[in-house]
Amino acid sequence: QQLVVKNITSYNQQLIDKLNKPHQFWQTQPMPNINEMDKLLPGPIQQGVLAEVRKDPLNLIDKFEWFNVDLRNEEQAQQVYTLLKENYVEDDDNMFRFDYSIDFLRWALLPPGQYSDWLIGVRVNQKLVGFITGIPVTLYIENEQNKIKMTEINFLCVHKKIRANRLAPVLIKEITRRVHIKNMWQAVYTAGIVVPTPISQTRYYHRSLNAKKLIEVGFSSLSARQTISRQQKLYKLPEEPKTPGLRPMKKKDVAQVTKLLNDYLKNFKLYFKYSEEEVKHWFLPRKDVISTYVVEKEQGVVTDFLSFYNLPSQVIKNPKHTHLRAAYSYYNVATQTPIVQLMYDALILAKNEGYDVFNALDIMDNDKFLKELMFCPGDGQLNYYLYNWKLESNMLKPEEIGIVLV
Ligand SMILES: CNCCCN(C)c1ncc(F)c(N2CC(C(=O)NCc3cnc4ccccn34)C2)n1
Repeated sequence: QQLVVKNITSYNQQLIDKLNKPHQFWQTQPMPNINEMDKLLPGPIQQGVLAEVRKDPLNLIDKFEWFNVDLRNEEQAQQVYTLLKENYVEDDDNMFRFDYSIDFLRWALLPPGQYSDWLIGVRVNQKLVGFITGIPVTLYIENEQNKIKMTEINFLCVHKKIRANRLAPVLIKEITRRVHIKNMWQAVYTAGIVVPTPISQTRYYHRSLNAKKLIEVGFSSLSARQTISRQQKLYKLPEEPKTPGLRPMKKKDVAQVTKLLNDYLKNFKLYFKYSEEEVKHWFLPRKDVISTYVVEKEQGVVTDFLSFYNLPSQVIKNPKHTHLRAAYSYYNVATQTPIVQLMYDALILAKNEGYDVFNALDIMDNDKFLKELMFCPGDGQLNYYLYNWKLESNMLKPEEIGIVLV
């Protein structure tokens, strides 16, 4: 009886704290907040001092221990996969949960130049209960001059059974410390939730590829006048892509794809510059992870390319389906082929690869094809964040964003 009362009291107290001081942790971080927005000068909010960075890991509560995850090790990769599969991001109605595969995680988290202590796990009795990751990136912010080496943060996850232990802020502080030790002072990340303070608020759009399944899993719903067969006709696609010379990317295309990509991305206010090594890693096709197709004209000239990544969602409770197969638009560069035609071919290719839905954010030039190709706006908002950096402009429009985080 006593214990129950104690737990309810502490839980209620946490709710009261949340209401009184929302984002308690984020108010302590170098992020622009609404009222001081105009006082801050563009650039770093806090100047980092390398000599002052704590050399040892932050303290953890009893029985919890830090653990550098080696994703190349099958057993450790399995532990990360299972933690995310069971405890990572869900939609608001808890109908779907991301099911990132091991091959996908190795693609996303083992890029060129990765640091072995930036894949951070927390274990209790050898069981993984917490995770957070960083990868090194060079981000261009608002112009060619602001070329900042920083970290891209992702996969923050705490096991459902040990939430409200304030472990997430400790994971964030620890990876911040390990980034500071490398003399890097900024970070970029995205999240479906709003915490202080987004630099851009983007929206997901969805293009149905398998209307019947989307209705069966509850991703789409039928209004009174709609029927499944009418939906299937509406979203029907040709068997084969239209663009002549469209084919899967190969190693020999790396130099041309690198040029096309870097020239395209400099149009935006937030973008990465890719070496050929990085293009090999991020764009060469990997089965069930990343698909990239190039348009090759005469004499082997590549004029366009499209790419999408595979991120299935577990359908949490459904008698008929265990997974929703979703393709997510990655980077698409159209210099000769009309962007609408290139993306129409992307839909056909994704449908033929077995996807149920094709997702895209309203970033880059995506709004040029979203409506025409019958994408529908989703309920999912994706917020972009920059840690310890004040922009010249308070917010960026989605079409000014040139980076996709998986
Ligand atoms: C760096 N990491 C950010 C990317 C993680 N990504 C892909 C993500 N972050 C927040 C979202 F809001 C979101 N959405 C895709 C849209 C969608 O499909 N919504 C229905 C749905 C199906 N499955 C799931 C699983 C979780 C959440 C919503 N789900 C909304 N995607």
